[in-house]
Amino acid sequence: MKGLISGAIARDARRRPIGVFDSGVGGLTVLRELYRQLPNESLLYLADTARLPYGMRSPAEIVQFSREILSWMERQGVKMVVMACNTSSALALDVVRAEFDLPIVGLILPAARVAVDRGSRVGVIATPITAASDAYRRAMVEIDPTVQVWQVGCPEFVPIVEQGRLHEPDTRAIAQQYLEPLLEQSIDTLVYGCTHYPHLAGVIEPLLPPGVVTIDPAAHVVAAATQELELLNLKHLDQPQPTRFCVTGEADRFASLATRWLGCAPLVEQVQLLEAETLGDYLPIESPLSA
Ligand SMILES: N[C@@H](CCC(=O)O)C(=O)O
Repeated sequence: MKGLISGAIARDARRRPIGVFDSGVGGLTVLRELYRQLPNESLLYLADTARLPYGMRSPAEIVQFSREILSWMERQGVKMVVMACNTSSALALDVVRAEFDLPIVGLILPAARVAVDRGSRVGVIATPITAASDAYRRAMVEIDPTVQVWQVGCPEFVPIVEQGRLHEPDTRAIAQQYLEPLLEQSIDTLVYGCTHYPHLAGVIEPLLPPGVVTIDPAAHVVAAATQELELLNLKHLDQPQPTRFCVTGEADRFASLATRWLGCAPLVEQVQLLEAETLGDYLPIESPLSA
């Protein structure tokens, strides 16, 4: 009898969704890889659009946002959380891992492993706060002390992606300006250190000299998540539920932007991250992009 009950509990645990979060549409680059590598998993995607861009926040705010998101994910019954946001992975992963009883997978280490494997002069483009945290350089040097790493903060890229300005003429000039200090160092590898940036690959890649390899961490974070699911015996093997898309900002705005990358219009719910009783202490922070 006991065996039957624990078998049912394990089946139920495997059926639960994987929570995936980012500040906006950047995490869709990770979602796309989850569909490709883990087609049987049900997914819950949260975009904290009311508070983006994360890259201009303070480290303390990023930690607080991650805590709020993890608590909300826990209440939704997820079995694992994939941080589809480098900024949260760089600033908050260790804190939330210590505070929550959930497997949490971050982007930096899986991407750093691949970067040192592929190159010896590595450029990282990231949000200003991720670049300032030095998380990518520290992770790579720990694996291979001989690797050389240059990190550049690119404050304009997330607003460009979130406002759908990918093909405007100054986008190329802005990209060129961000890449210049890296190209001056003759990098052989470029890491997209923000999940929004692979959406700009069409602008960035033509600016790179031949031979420079680009690394999109999405494939590697999903490989790390797969390993963890297998280790914990949490991999789901039957049909998944449709993906649930949630945002903290305007649902319609996210839906129309996300359609471009998902190939169809998602059904998007607006959610409140905090429970009603804690809302009294909550000061919503306006996104500079919502004006
Ligand atoms: N997707 C982003 C967060 C971007 C932002 O809101 O600044 C990251 O990977 O860091």
